[in-house]
Amino acid sequence: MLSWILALSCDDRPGIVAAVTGLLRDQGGNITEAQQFNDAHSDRFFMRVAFDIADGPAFRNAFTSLAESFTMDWHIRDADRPTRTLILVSKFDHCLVDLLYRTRMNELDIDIVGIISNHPRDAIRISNLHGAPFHHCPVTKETRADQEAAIRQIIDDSGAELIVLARYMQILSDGLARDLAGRCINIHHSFLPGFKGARPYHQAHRRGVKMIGATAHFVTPDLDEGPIIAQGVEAISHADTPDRLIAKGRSIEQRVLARAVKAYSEDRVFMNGQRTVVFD
Ligand SMILES: Nc1nc2c(c(=O)[nH]1)N[C@@H](CN(C=O)c1ccc(C(=O)N[C@@H](CCC(=O)O)C(=O)O)cc1)CN2
Repeated sequence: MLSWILALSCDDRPGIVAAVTGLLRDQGGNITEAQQFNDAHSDRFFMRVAFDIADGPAFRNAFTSLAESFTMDWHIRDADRPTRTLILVSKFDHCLVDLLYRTRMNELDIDIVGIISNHPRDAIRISNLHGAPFHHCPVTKETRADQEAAIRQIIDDSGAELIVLARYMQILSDGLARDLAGRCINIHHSFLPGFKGARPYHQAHRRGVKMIGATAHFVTPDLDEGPIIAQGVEAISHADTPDRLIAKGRSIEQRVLARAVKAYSEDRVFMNGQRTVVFD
């Protein structure tokens, strides 16, 4: 028996859970974990089922007609296959090094299929990328379209399923952001919706806040407006300079991004309009 994940969403109505679990039973499946949520606000139903079954592809075929009858958005994935992940980074490499380490320690079930930076390899002061190909994709306002074409080619060639902006400080065009909808996660170094845009720690210092934070969100054409997946905060004091806030912020960004990538790679994250559903 192999382990599989079924993730689905559809307009809510009676009988969805019974239909799904009934088919799993009829197909010889054994549920090992299940979560569901009905959002009364959007009237959308969300469900994640982990199950063991002898023939996953056969179940996928059998599930297709049921999914059509409920007009579901759904997918079934081999639970033991790591999520192919491409990481984009600019000058600050603390989130990249953290993702590499957590992956090496099997905390994250991802396969890092490439690293893209708009800065050259020697600007990334990480000696060991654990075999992940490095791609230098410099960009200026004049070359943004060509640079994004190169990024699209690397996404296609690497078979990346998830794109992570791990402190990548370039704004993706509306077209690229739209084409990566639901599979591109950014770590923003503030507790959104506060302090959007560049230099949020300086904004925080200027405002005199007593907490700072970080936000992992899906990337959309609207800067820092995408559906939020995970957030974290930490108390600060009047004595913290902007540089001290930047230093304190690094560990918050690392843990919040890792939490979002882990949840995504385990099919626990669902887009729900401008919001998300995230199953623990
Ligand atoms: N389409 C989107 N692209 C990106 C998003 C997003 O939400 N939607 N998030 C950013 C990350 N980010 C904050 O988290 C951010 C990055 C860059 C800037 C910015 O003003 N960049 C300037 C250039 C800065 C430089 O060259 O150092 C620019 O691109 O003109 C603001 C916020 C990643 N992309």
